[in-house]
Amino acid sequence: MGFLLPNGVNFPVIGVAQQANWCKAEAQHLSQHAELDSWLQDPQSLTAKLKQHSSDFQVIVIGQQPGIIRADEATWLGTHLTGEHAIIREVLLCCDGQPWVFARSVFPASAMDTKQLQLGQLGDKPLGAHLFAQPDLQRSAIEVCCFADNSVVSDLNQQLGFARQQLWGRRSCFTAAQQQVLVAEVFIGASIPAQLALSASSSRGS
Ligand SMILES: C=C(O[C@@H]1C=C(C(=O)O)C=C[C@H]1O)C(=O)O
Repeated sequence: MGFLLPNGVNFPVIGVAQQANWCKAEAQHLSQHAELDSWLQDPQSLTAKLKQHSSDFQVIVIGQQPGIIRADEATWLGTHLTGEHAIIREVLLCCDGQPWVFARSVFPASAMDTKQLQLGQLGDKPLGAHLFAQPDLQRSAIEVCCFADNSVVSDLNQQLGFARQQLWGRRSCFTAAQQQVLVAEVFIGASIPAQLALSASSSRGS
């Protein structure tokens, strides 16, 4: 039995207005927790990693359609796209029926027509399976962001039945077949990084 998306989770989860402070994940202490840092900085496919941590991996698509991209996203995909429509895909990645990751991927509409990437046929197949199969795949440096417990991502976490808490995410830009796909992944719910973040913030009393 997989995870069922509760009513009230509307697309897009992240709008153009929400604040998010993404910063480069240099080799520094990010979250003050070594294991959480290693999840944030792991260059392998997150799909592949989650499959290693579960016997039943599932992608639940919250939505994939044209939408207005954020200015901080347009800095990766081209500032001419600021305020313009691009394709937005938001999903939950679930392990053994529990949500582990909220992911928001953004790419220009032109990427939908690129046959090598088949982004229009993704459905509930993981984007990573398509990207990491590309022979010319390149990945940018990873950025990280700590979402406050009053962020829309923490709202989502609570809607999914988990704590209102600080959550950590990572973001990188994939380039393949002359197209760019910006992928942001926030560790939520039952994920090891979310549990580590919860225990760290409760031990700080914050
Ligand atoms: C980029 C990857 O693809 C994963 C799958 C996603 C999807 O299906 O939308 C989104 C984010 C990723 O965690 C990956 O596996 O690393």
